[in-house]
Amino acid sequence: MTPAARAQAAIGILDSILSGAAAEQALTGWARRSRFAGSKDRAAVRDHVFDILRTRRTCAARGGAMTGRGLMLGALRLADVDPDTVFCSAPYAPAPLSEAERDGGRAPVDGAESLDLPEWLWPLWQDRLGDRAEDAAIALKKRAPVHLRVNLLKSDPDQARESLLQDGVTVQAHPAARTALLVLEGARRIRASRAYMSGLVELQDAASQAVVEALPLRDGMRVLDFCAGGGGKTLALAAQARLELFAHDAAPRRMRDLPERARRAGADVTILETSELARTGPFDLVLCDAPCSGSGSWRRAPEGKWSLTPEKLAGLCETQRAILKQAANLVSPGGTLAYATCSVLTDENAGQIDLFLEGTPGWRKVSDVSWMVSDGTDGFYMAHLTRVFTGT
Ligand SMILES: C[S@@+](CC[C@H](N)C(=O)[O-])C[C@H]1O[C@@H](n2cnc3c(N)ncnc32)[C@H](O)[C@@H]1O
Repeated sequence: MTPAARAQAAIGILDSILSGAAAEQALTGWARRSRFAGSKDRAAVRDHVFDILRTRRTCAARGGAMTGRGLMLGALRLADVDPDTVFCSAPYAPAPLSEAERDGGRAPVDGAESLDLPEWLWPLWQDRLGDRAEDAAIALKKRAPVHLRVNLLKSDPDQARESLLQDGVTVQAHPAARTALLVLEGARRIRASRAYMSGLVELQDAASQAVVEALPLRDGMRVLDFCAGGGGKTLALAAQARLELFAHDAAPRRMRDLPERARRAGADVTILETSELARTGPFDLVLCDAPCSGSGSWRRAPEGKWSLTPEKLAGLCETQRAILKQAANLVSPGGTLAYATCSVLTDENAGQIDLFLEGTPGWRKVSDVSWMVSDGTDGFYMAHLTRVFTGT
């Protein structure tokens, strides 16, 4: 595909997303209908779509319209590419610009628009993040770096780095966690690399790794990953110590790939249904990687930034409160309840912990820590709470 044909494909996909389609589904649907597109074409179209979603308001302002064409036009103007080289009469290219399109477009207004946040969120964002509000919003406009986790059950950082290098993937250690590697070159070769296929490394943001590394884990502990999802943190837990490890999720289908991923990683994990939790507990440590706005990971999933509403945020906070309450009942006396989100909003983080401690006697906070998206990882929060030993 020519660059212009890739742009036209991205315009169609953006139009579907603006009409309500999920980005991944719109991309997959296009790829299925476009057998002629090679892997480089698919990657380039995907990059267009996600780059534009991260900076949607700026692109719309520059391009003069919140449409696929407007967004692409704005993105080209933003990147200092002459739009007439893309919107032209070549086969499969977007149709040439109209006079109105040529004359349209403006600089984004300072504040929510130029920072690419929804208008309603910006005051709340400033209130919660204070002097870090602008840096965090700016960081979310850029592509996320690619991080790998070295699976200590099968490898060590030096061996993993060497193996990746042989397959054209260059990495360097990331300071957030001892297992974390930052990919410098060859990100598109990772999935075909021997290190990835044989389970020496997993794709995982460095802050997610740091969350697990900070847990007070010892050999022999019974540990429950209460919101396991695809199992990213479950597998990281398995590599930290010899644990009796359990995974649970309210939506069990989200864990469907976990048995195969665990096998590849050499990890031993027992999956629990909700009905099995009480009789299998209590656990020495329960990790709640709670569902959240994802505001710390909007670089990877920029759609979330535009679909969040005050009502959805309130609903998420309610779910988080319910999860903390439910998970707390599964922790043994003297044990640890670890609560984490990939959000940078205090409502979902320290605010939840304060509410929990106010309403639940017998618990105290041991520590809490935040990772900021402007510091080179996803934005994350984690608190460790302990159940005060009552002697009963
Ligand atoms: C942030 S994701 C977990 C990501 C996962 N830990 C990982 O590292 O890949 C949150 C998960 O919580 C699950 N969830 C939502 N409500 C829940 C509840 N009440 N109890 C347990 N899990 C819940 C969701 O299905 C979702 O998979």
